Amino acid sequence: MKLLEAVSLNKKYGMKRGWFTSEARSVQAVNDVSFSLESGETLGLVGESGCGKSTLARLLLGLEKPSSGRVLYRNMDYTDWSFSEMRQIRSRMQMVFQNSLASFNPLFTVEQIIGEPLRNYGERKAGARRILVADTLELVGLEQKHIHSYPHELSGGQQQRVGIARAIALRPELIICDEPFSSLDVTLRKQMMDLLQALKRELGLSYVFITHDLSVVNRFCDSVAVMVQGEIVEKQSGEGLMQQADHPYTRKLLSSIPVQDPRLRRKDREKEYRE
Ligand SMILES: Nc1ncnc2c1ncn2[C@@H]1O[C@H](COP(=O)(O)OP(=O)(O)OP(=O)(O)O)[C@@H](O)[C@H]1O
Repeated sequence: MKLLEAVSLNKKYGMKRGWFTSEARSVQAVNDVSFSLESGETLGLVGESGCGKSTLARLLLGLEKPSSGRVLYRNMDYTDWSFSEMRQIRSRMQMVFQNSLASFNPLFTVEQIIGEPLRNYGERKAGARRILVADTLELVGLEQKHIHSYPHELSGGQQQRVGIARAIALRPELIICDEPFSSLDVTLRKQMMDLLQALKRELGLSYVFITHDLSVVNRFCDSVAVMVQGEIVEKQSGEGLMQQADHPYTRKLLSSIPVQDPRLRRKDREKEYRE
């Protein structure tokens, strides 16, 4: 079953004349992007800074309208839906941000942050909300004592866990993660990826996982799409990409992944020297 579909999506931003530019310009942030995501699938979207990943995420979430093209959720075309019409699917489609702390209300406790989407989408009884928040906290591996903490009192890893908890509070079907762990160190990043995998199994989630780091996605994603200047230039399985990347940009990305095994590292250096 197709959960999400993008059909020939385009997004062009007009840039007005400024102090340092004499002509009005436009930027084609997303260029003829098409893909579909099956229920239960994890799609990685990889590309360097400025290639249009976050713009594509905003189009998929209905936070911005495309210049042309369509977006469909379970075959429902929501491209032209208003903000209030989007409520029908917003509870099923949630987002985890790169910097969760910046997306939290600093005056809210963890309980209020995780409880906010529940309150907005219909769980009016405070008691029932408290139980759901406690369950969700446990699912993301946070202790119950953190329920009354404020975001600034938590570590970076704990803040990202609260961000994930907020995203899963409504038990959505799809989560769009925009560089969710790029500010964390390698060990924490690994723990978070494991957490997302466990949640996928437990809650039957699907993910669109946006990153600039190809090494993050090759084990985690069922398929990986590589974006260059707004366009998807290559899409295949994570493993397929590691073995046989077709596009030169993907090969460049792959060559920048550090090789752990020293024998393979030496082989790589020898190959580079011969070339
Ligand atoms: N609101 C906007 N108005 C004008 N141009 C924009 C706007 N949002 C994004 N852009 C431009 O669109 C292009 C793609 O930006 P986007 O933020 O989607 O890239 P990205 O791949 O997510 O980058 P990063 O990884 O650095 O966040 C960039 O050239 C950016 O300057």
